[in-house]
Amino acid sequence: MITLDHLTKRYGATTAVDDLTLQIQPGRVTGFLGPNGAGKSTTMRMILGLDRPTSGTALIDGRPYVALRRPLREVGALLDANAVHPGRQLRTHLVAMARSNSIPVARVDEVLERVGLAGVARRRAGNLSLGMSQRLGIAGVLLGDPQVMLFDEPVNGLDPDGVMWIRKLLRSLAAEGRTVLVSSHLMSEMQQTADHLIVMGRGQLLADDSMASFVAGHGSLEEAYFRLTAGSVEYTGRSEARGDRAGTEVF
Ligand SMILES: Nc1ncnc2c1ncn2[C@@H]1O[C@H](COP(=O)(O)OP(=O)(O)OP(=O)(O)O)[C@@H](O)[C@H]1O
Repeated sequence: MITLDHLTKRYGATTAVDDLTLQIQPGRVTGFLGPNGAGKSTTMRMILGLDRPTSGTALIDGRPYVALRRPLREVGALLDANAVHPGRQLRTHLVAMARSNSIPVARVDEVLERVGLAGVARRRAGNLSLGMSQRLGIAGVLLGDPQVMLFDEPVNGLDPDGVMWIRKLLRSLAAEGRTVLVSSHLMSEMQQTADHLIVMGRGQLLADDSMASFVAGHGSLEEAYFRLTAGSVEYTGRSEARGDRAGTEVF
């Protein structure tokens, strides 16, 4: 379980995450939604100890990330699929990750198989398609067999087969009792994947609700989402849109 308690992050005058208090429960896929700049990535980065909260706490099964001795065994994360040295072979990259967390090297071949990259294990990371890079990132998430998993836009660049594959993977990981948090801007995909939703807008919590309850009374998740976030969109292509917050950019 992930527990956020009054979690806040400010960058100068920008409040990226504003007093977020919630729990992300195991055993279900929790979709993490919000317009560009809503604070989703910043929240994930604080959960993973990559950003320090201005105030409040983010705990993984009761402990901050920095207190985890072998973090890959407790929490896996896919934040940026391209954050791998381009000259490294896939297998070498995963072996280094495994060694750093006392994970048996045999596990590397298991996860390469599971994500469909066993046949290209010796290829260099710089020579991968975006979809293959996403799969490599997912292999890294699975490597330590953690109970908590975070995925930031995992379907980016995946073809339709890949999209369906990740939908099934996320659902099976949740069915195994894991905590699965996944951000995406693809509403129809999210509607088919997530059981529960957390929606942010301008750093604040807008909704923490089951998919069924969130969508009830609307035609679709997309419709319910647009209705909720209409006042929270920071970046828009419509010239008549107006920002009502200092520092808001409109173009
Ligand atoms: N390192 C930083 N320095 C200054 N401002 C930042 C930094 N990181 C994020 N921000 C600001 O914090 C706010 C939240 O950004 P964040 O990337 O968390 O949003 P997001 O919901 O993940 O957006 P997206 O959907 O576009 O990925 C934005 O206004 C962003 O410009």
